[in-house]
Amino acid sequence: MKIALLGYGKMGKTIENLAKQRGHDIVIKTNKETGYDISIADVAIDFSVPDAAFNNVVKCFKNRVPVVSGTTGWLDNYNKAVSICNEEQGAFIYASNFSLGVTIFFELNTQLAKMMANLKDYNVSIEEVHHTQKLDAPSGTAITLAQSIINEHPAYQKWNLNTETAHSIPITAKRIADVSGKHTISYSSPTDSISITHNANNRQGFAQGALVAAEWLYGKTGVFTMKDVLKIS
Ligand SMILES: NC(=O)c1ccc[n+]([C@@H]2O[C@H](COP(=O)([O-])OP(=O)(O)OC[C@H]3O[C@@H](n4cnc5c(N)ncnc54)[C@H](O)[C@@H]3O)[C@@H](O)[C@H]2O)c1
Ligand SMILES: O=C(O)C1=N[C@H](C(=O)O)CCC1
Repeated sequence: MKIALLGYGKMGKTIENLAKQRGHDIVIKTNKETGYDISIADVAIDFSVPDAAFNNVVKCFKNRVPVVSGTTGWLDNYNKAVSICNEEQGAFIYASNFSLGVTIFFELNTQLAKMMANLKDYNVSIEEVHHTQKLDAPSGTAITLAQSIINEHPAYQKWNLNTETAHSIPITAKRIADVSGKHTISYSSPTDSISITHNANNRQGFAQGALVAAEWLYGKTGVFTMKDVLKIS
């Protein structure tokens, strides 16, 4: 496939290397909103910055270029992007975390929240740890995890960053040099605790998942998730 990399930072470069190994051509790599013709690409992969992602994906929809976006911190505009994608008959996959392991971890989190829903002695909390260059907090992954718990567990209605309030899931965000991404969900009672953790050893897993998604999306129309790509029901 001819791939456009919208965002050529840490992730763009990791995806470039892996894409070439998988036999793809990189026809655009950019750190800007303008100055290229997106229509020459078969598929676009956006790992840019929160302020740029919406415009980047909309440009792809309007040019009928399927687009995979992993940029976090712009989800206030996600529903608007979905509407434009559907109007323009575009193709779109967004994931706060493209790692195949995290896609499974998201399912474990949902199942665990269901099992804990009636156990009133346990309080849930989320911790995320990332490298010090990360622009957004909490991570997109932590927000996805929190939202799934809120959907399944009647005791929780919202999440809070670094503070504890009633009916809220406390998320702690830590920034430590060179950490690719670590997420832990803990349920603690006065007598014991249960935790599940996903740790990204490097950025390869995010790049692999984004490329698997891009390969799957090519030739399709519509809005999909990684559950569709990996056939998780
Ligand atoms: N979903 C996932 O699996 C996943 C994994 C890793 C990172 N991320 C997210 O992806 C994003 C990028 O991460 P990164 O580590 O590569 O960051 P980075 O800062 O290394 O790279 C982002 C790049 O985007 C460029 N950019 C700025 N404006 C742009 C525009 N208008 N169009 C295109 N590019 C533009 C910047 O110059 C920079 O080079 C972040 O939001 C991060 O949270 C998601
Ligand atoms: O490095 C980052 O930035 C990451 N961002 C995503 C998030 O916010 O959840 C995924 C993990 C890496």
